Amino acid sequence: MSQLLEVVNLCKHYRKQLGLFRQTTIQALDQVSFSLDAAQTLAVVGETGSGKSTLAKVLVGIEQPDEGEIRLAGKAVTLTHYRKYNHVIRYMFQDAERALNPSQKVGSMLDDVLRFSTVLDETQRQQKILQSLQQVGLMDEHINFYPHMFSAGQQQRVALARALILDPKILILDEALTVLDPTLRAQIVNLLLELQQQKGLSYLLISKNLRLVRHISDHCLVMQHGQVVEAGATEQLLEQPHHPHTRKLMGLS
Ligand SMILES: Nc1ncnc2c1ncn2[C@@H]1O[C@H](COP(=O)(O)OP(=O)(O)OP(=O)(O)O)[C@@H](O)[C@H]1O
Repeated sequence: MSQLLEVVNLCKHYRKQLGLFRQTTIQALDQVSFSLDAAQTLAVVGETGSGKSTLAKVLVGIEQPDEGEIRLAGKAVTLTHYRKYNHVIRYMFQDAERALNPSQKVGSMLDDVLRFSTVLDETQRQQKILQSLQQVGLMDEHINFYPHMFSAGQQQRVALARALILDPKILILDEALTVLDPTLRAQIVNLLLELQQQKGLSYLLISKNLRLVRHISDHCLVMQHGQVVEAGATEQLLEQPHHPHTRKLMGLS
């Protein structure tokens, strides 16, 4: 049986201007391969600039890869059917406060997602919006709130509702929990784990917080200079790190 997500030899480079006439090439992703099963969490760790966010952007279609293949349930995906595939993989951004439009009420924000990506009528969309708010522990009346009326933890819940409203199979959490204090982070982590159990969601967790990685991920990829330098079951990888870069991230060298 095929895995939910398979990534094969993904490559992505950027050109960076050096002064007026010189350019350099940055290989942000270099032959990256991995797979992710349903209801599993894969952590991606690595120092700044190792390619983690580029990987996330390529997976959700914000950036296009130079080479390689992304397969969902065995089928190769291309950006030409992005609308169809943006239901399956959703991205939760680093900073919920900045990711939410300050001048738009939550209900209208969620409605935009549904209007862009589904054929639901107004009543169905309204129902779906209320359902999404409830599933992240928010109330019906929050539909009329602006982002600044929420606490940091509630803003994270709104961002989560927006990410989940299309019933994705995979959610990418790109340092999404970093800005929260430990108590709020624990609440959101518990909510994510509950949702994973209830809905069989898979997470791709991009994080520098190795305690969090150990707590919630099943498998782990370690990236350096766009390459996967070590991969394996999280517990084992963090117990017995082999690659010098993994050891450095763990503060062991
Ligand atoms: N739009 C871009 N144009 C040029 N270079 C880019 C662009 N986006 C990323 N890069 C470069 O690609 C490399 C990988 O960046 P990326 O943001 O994926 O790393 P990261 O591991 O997510 O870092 P961080 O932990 O700081 O978020 C870096 O060298 C970065 O400078």
